[in-house]
Amino acid sequence: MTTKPLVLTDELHQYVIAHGSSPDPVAQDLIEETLTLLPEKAGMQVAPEQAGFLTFLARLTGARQALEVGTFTGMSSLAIARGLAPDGHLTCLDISTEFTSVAQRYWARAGVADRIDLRIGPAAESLRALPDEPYLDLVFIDADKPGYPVYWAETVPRVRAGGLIVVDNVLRGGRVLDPKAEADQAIADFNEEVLRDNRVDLVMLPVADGLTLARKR
Ligand SMILES: C[S@@+](CC[C@H](N)C(=O)[O-])C[C@H]1O[C@@H](n2cnc3c(N)ncnc32)[C@H](O)[C@@H]1O
Repeated sequence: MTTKPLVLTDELHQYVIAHGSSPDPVAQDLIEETLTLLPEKAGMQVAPEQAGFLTFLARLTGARQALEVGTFTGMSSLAIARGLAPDGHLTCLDISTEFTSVAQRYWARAGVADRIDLRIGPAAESLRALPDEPYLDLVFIDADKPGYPVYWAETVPRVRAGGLIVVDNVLRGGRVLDPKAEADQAIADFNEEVLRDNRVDLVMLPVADGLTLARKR
């Protein structure tokens, strides 16, 4: 019995994707177009197994009201939108019209555009403009790393009891162990802060670059 995660070789990673998270043709085209249009930024996109996991979580929680902080070209939002209840709604926050114009095309192609509301601007401001009540079922945080504490602070009170917050890149490629860059230090500090937050129960999972799942008490 092994007690720590396997090191994922490329071959094993492909096996994981093939056995539960294979992108459909729309998501596959989105992966390829992002790589072609934005080769240096394509690594920001969630991995296929994370996309599969987000769809699964949206279904598992029966999410009707979801929020994403950091949309980029739309991989994670597409995944969340596809897992929403039929009358579900996803609010997407991003600062870039360039990136999200790609997302909008793929939402339309996947037939989920009518359930997504995109708000362009600094996420902290967009968050403060959201209803001031605990109405959210599912939140995915994946924008600029120094912004995470503010996104957390603005999000937690807006999540209903039993609702879920999913936070990406909490391992920073392992650099949280010895953070030198500002973004790595920000995440290391964030991880300590949320661990002490008694409004949530949480678990950190070594999925892709690390995911924290927090359930509001
Ligand atoms: C890691 S990417 C998101 C990837 C996306 N979840 C996906 O799966 O494709 C981070 C995104 O955060 C956005 N961003 C950066 N700073 C921001 C800010 N202050 N407010 C809102 N969005 C911001 C960037 O434009 C970028 O699209």
